[in-house]
Amino acid sequence: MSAPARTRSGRDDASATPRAEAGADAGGGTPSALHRSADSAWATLRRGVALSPEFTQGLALTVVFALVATVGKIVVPMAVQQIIDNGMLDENGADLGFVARAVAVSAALVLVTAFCSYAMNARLYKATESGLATLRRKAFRHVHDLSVLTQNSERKGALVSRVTSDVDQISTFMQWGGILLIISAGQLLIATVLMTVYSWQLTLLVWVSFLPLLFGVRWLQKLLSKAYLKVRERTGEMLGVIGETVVGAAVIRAYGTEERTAERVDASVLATRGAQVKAQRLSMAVSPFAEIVAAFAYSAIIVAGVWLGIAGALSAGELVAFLFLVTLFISPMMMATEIFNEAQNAIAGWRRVLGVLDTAPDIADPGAAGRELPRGPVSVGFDHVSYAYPSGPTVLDDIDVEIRPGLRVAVVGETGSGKTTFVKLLTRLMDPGEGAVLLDGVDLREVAFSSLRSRVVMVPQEGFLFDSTLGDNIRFARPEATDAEIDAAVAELGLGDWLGGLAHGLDTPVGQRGESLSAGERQLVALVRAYVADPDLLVLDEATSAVDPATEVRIQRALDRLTRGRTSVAIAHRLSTAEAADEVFVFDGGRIVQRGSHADLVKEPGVYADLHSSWVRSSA
Ligand SMILES: Nc1ncnc2c1ncn2[C@@H]1O[C@H](COP(=O)(O)OP(=O)(O)OP(=O)(O)O)[C@@H](O)[C@H]1O
Repeated sequence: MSAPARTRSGRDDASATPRAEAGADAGGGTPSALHRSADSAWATLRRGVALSPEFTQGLALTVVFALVATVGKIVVPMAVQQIIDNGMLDENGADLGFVARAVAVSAALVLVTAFCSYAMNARLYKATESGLATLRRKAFRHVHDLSVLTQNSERKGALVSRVTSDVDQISTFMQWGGILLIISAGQLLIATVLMTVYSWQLTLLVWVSFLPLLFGVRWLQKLLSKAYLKVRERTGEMLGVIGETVVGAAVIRAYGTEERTAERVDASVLATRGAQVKAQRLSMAVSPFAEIVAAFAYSAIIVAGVWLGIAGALSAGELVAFLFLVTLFISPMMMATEIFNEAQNAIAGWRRVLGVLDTAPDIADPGAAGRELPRGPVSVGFDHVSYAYPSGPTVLDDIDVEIRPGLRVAVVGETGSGKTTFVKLLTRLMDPGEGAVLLDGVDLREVAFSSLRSRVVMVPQEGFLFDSTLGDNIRFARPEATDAEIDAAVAELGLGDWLGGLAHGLDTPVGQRGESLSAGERQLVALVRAYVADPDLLVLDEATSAVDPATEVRIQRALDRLTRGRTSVAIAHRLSTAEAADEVFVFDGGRIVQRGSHADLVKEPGVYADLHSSWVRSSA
């Protein structure tokens, strides 16, 4: 029977893992908030398999095919023995009819074996891929359910790798390792039984000769596993360095550090090459080592077999068949250690995927019990709200404010004063440690997500644009919006001249992350998108990037129309936004230290007056 067609070299698992390592190695040092599964290997395997029922669906029939295919392997040695002893060397002379019949029966059995082998592989791949797809979907959805805080605690690459390369690690084992374990055990057993039927003395010799091979290969595998761990680390470092270099290309060019950067990349590439060469060299040693041991064992068996033959204890056919069976005996021996390694890899992969699934989302949708808020102008309340990031100091301290429906509020303050934290709590990206955030008097924690997301829209500083057209990006807020509706929204925001000036209008491709557009244009798209979503509460984190005066005017006009008739809270970085607001909240050290209209605040000495004078200075 042929083993499932999958490469089993160390290179395979080494190339699957660097993506995981790359994510884990690159970037800063925030500790992960994701759960670490501490289950035993067996419990992990059981839970992992149970997560995707497809793995075990129809497994019984697959095992039957596998066993038939395995038993079929003894057809050829037995046929050879029968043909030599009863067809060629029969005491009544050669019996060609017997040979023909034996060949025909063997051919038929080999065909059945081949079919079973094919059926086993096909079923195994289908079951495995279906199981892995389910696992990926479950893990991916769960990643989306996790709070932004949890997601941010894990480097993005590492989080992605939990859904991609960690699942790949499982796939290698599931596609051949698990079933091969059964097949190998069966093959070892069948070969041993049949060999014993032919000659128990030679069978004993086989076991004694090959046991050292088993231990030797195990020892080599341990060395290999260390060598490939190094390869994964080096590759991870290399990907980290290269990734950073590509992302930071503009800064590298600006400071003219191309040479130094190239040296860093070269060093990591060479380190990876060194580790790969070392590991491959070791990997290449396994096979010659096994061949040498096998050659010695074969010689011993042939000498002992001939000796037994002369003594009349073994026929010529039995000796030849025995040698075939020895080949059948060696392959499971060689594979046992590899299967063991793959099982370890799969368990490590499952642990990481289970770690994601075991992490409970700390911002939970109240679901069916959640309250639906009726549409219309909304009031906002912060009822003695305090907040501290995990294992950090208090960053919002007893915030107690009311925002009337339809009011435009500008939030201002020095960097680090708590403005972003305030709006994150307002949009329920996080829940307060103390107190409650209220919408129309209802605690946000009691509002159904569907209602919350339709009533509250947040426009971040850099609204993410997908690599598609302008129209598709605007429609992201409401997929059913027609081109005519989008055109109308653009016109209502006073942006018709801008859209009209684009050669392809709504069909303009925006490029990756919207990089084919200018920073100002990206902001305009984000504003139209928010307008199309038509929220009752608009939360804005004003972009800080400088734009040309014409775009500035457009943004201001669009903002004015977008916020008209809605409650809005904007983190203001521009004087004009603060001036246009009905009320300004001034943050300092996690507290609201001043509030009132721009006209009033600018007159009283304090944080706002200082901020105002610095705005005036910078725009002068
Ligand atoms: N994810 C986080 N984990 C830990 N501490 C955080 C996190 N985000 C913000 N902080 C801390 O909370 C405090 C308030 O940060 P916040 O982002 O709310 O300030 P901000 O006023 O919006 O600043 P900026 O104007 O620079 O955006 C800061 O001291 C900051 O270091």
